[in-house]
Amino acid sequence: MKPATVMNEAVQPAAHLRLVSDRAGDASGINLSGVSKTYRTRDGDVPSLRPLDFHINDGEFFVVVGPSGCGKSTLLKLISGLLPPTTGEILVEGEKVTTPHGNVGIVFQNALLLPWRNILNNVMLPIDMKRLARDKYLARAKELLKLVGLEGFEKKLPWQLSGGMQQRASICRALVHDPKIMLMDEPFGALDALTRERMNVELMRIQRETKKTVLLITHSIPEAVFLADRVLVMTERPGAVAAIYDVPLPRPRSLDVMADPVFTELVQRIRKHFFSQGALD
Ligand SMILES: Nc1ncnc2c1ncn2[C@@H]1O[C@H](COP(=O)(O)OP(=O)(O)OP(=O)(O)O)[C@@H](O)[C@H]1O
Repeated sequence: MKPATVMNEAVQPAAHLRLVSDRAGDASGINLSGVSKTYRTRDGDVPSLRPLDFHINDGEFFVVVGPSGCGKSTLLKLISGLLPPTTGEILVEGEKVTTPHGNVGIVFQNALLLPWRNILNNVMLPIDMKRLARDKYLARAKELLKLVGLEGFEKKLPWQLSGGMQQRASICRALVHDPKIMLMDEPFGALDALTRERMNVELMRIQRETKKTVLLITHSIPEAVFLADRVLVMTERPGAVAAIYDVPLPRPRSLDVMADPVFTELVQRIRKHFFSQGALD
């Protein structure tokens, strides 16, 4: 087992905020080896990610934080197969990612629900697009809506729901085809602070109940520490792994955990990575 990369010696974590090792070679979860990305544009090359090597365990809640433009969304697009890497290899559940695949569900910052489809039919969208048997998935869609507290809203149109409710529906849409992995790009960035906290608690519950592997991107360090089993801190563009922190806080977690000294110390520790790069959240 090799230690995670630490780019910045000045921010070595304290002993109990240990860097945890990768589990490269494990066929379950997500494995990246030597994965980099350079966008080729008419104005020249834009190196966005330096070679990345890390492993996300099956069932893990893995959160990525990093400065704006460091390549976080690019990383997510590579893992989902929407973009090819320039170098390296990504394995999802032991399978090399070469094209968009059914192993992931994606949640974006905005719910992106289709305004003319009711909530149930928005959740069913991936099933319709993949031309899967509707009747096989309808019960699951309703079950998911119940899980996120949207029972009774199936026939409503998106505009009849609050932003937080719409985002919950988009989480159901990402889960309806039962992917092993949920990729979330700033999923609550557009919500007010109180709703965002509630959604974080809710998301942890959903992850516990569905046992999904989650890779979530956020600009908020407290949100990252609150949610994660491990937090990956990225450097400025082209993004590299600055450090990976274990979050040794027991689960289930409530918002009270934010007053725990382990929580505050870890937030401070991670924030130090960004002191020289400007504010992050
Ligand atoms: N299609 C593209 N063509 C050229 N450059 C791109 C393209 N997409 C992204 N980039 C560049 O790659 C870098 C990383 O972009 P990316 O969106 O992955 O960063 P990010 O960390 O998600 O940013 P933010 O936190 O602001 O959302 C940026 O400099 C961006 O301008």
